[in-house]
Amino acid sequence: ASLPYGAVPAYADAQSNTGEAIIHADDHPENWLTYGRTYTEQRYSPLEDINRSNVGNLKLAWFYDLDTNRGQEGTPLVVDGVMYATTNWSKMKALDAATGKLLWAYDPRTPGNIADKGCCDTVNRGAAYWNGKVFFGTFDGRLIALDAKTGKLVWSVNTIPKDASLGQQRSYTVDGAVRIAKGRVLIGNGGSEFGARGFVSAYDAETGKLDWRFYTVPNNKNQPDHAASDSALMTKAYKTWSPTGAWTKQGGGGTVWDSIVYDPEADLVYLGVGNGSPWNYKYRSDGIGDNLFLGSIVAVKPETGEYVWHFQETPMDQWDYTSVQQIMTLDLPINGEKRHVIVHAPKNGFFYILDAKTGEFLSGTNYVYQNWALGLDQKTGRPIYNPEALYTLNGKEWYGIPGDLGGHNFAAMAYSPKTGLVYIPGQQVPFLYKNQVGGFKAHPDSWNLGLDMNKAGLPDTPEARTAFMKDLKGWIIAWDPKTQKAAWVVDHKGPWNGGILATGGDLLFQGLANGEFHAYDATNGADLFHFDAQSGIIAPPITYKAQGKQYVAVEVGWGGIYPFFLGGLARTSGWTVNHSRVVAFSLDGNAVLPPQNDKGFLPVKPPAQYDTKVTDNGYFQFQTYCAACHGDNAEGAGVLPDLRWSGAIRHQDAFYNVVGRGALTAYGMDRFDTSLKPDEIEAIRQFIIKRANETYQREVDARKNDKGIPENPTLGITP
Ligand SMILES: O=C(O)c1cc(C(=O)O)c2c(n1)C(=O)C(=O)c1cc(C(=O)O)[nH]c1-2
Ligand SMILES: [Ca+2]
Repeated sequence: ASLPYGAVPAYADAQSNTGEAIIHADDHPENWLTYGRTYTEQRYSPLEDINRSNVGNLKLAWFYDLDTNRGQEGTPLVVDGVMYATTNWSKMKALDAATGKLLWAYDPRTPGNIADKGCCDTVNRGAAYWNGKVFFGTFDGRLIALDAKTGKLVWSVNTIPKDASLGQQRSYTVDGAVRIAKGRVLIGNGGSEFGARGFVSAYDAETGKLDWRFYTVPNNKNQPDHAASDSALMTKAYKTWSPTGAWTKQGGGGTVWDSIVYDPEADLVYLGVGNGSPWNYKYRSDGIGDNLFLGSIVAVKPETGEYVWHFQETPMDQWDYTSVQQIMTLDLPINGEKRHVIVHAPKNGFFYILDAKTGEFLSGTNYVYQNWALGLDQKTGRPIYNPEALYTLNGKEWYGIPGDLGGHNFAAMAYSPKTGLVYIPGQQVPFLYKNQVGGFKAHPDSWNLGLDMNKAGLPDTPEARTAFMKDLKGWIIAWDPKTQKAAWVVDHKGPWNGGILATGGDLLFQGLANGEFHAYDATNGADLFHFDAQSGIIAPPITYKAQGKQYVAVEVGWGGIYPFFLGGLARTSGWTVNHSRVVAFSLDGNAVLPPQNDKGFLPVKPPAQYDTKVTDNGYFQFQTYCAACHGDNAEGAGVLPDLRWSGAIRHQDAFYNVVGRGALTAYGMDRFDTSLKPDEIEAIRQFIIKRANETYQREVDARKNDKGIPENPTLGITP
């Protein structure tokens, strides 16, 4: 809009003064300028044209089919009518937010053979916008700046220094949303399941020059890295690690793969720090020390990366209990006084309230059932361990709840200032933890947890599977931070549902693992609207206005670690195919999805013979190298090919071409001849044929419902 000469705009222009515009986001409710909409990461939009009284009439306004049928976890941004959505394989699409028409696309050509360098699908959670440029990370570790109008490359840097990888010992991938504060692009990475030493880097948004870097775990020789973290690591962190132990090679972990939050009120950047590498605390650190800053929130200064405070939620991590989950700030009355606090629901199952400026622990209560701690010390917030849960120290198996996927994972929670409730996409997915037999041994190109990967899988018996399935749960937990109690919950069919959006229309929006997109009443959870999106949804919705009209949009696309690793059991959530798209809703939409014609991976009768002498070794190799993507015990969940029905298992040469020689690297299947011998690859093939025979009839039977979805994967298992 044109202003009379000399007039001052009522709000900062989003395209030329993005920092101020984000701080005053409520002056721009039509936009969604940063990952959590505002720097508070509350994912609350004041827009209310769509509200409880009319949401029942919500209609599909447009859809845009994506060119990657894998997990979609992105939060699109909307800046003055343009939507910037990142997708799987680190691609960027700029769409007209009113029509879904593609304005431009950018493909950074991430190489396919790196999919197995990250734990959890080649996802991307989103971009950042700053003064006319959009920024995002790529799975192979680049940070890319594009001109937001044209999609032309402005600059690109490799955020992973060569020496961080220590030869091939460690692995780094980037899938988290980048953030921007005070002209600096902040980016982390993942890799702790393989071997990694976590760090966050800050780049100048204009030039791409590195401003500072903060490592989250010590240098293995306690030497300076010439990084912002040097003093905190050398004076505080190093002494909480054993000077020997596998961390000195594997890196110790602590990857910041999701949450990096700037808080303008405290003028601090909060880093959510991940799990230990390897997971096994005994092998990692000789069973000694708290291992700072694993499982912590660390606060640093935005200009320099200088350490300010930390709070460790999970000392002695051995459960993959990352603290990377979304860090939200809000103002809360505590003992009659208004406090600016961080509220946090990390994987470990406790809901923490911390003073944002100092990190002081104010309170903490479990938001889901958990069995690893007897509670928190109410003064310090330190967990009081259940000795049975310390499996690396006591040498026993541990059936942990939460398991490695946490009571809450990357799916974003939301807060409504109108209800005062935090809405957590909570879940329960147990995990069986047991030490790796014979001490720690690292395998290149595979997860290196220091755990028994055979035990991490489930036996194929009806008892084991039925019991485990009973423990799979998912909810919206409407959490009252004032009382530290759930006000109410919405029960879902299973875990791994999408993030949540709260709006001024007293609504919550959430996509579910079963492929439905829902609107709920934010005051009581009543289900007010649902739409069949034809694929599981794991991403969080956003809302915005374009040409004066309110839209709600979400990326659709089943994937991420839950279906990858749990395989067949993840199908109990109700969907088995991935059809990835962006969908947008409005009150007067009239778009219609084409009828669904894909039924997922249908069983094909396998070869009848296999060599039982090698199938046990094949199981071990499969669980070590293949299961994390193709599913526990060789049962797929509908995203990547289900190997039991693959043509490639029918011939030794064909299988070797794919697994050994990399015939499908362009599609994300790396070659494994550097880590597996030909007879090991053949053992894997024999094992898959065995599993195909064992499960063929049951899969045929399981598809006899109208959607062709195996609702009960135990159907037909004979004890
Ligand atoms: O330790 C790590 O470095 C790391 C990285 C990532 C990632 O980069 O996505 C995940 C995890 N851990 C993790 O523990 C986890 O549960 C997880 C789920 C997902 C996902 O996108 O589905 N990523 C990750
Ligand atoms: Ca992890």
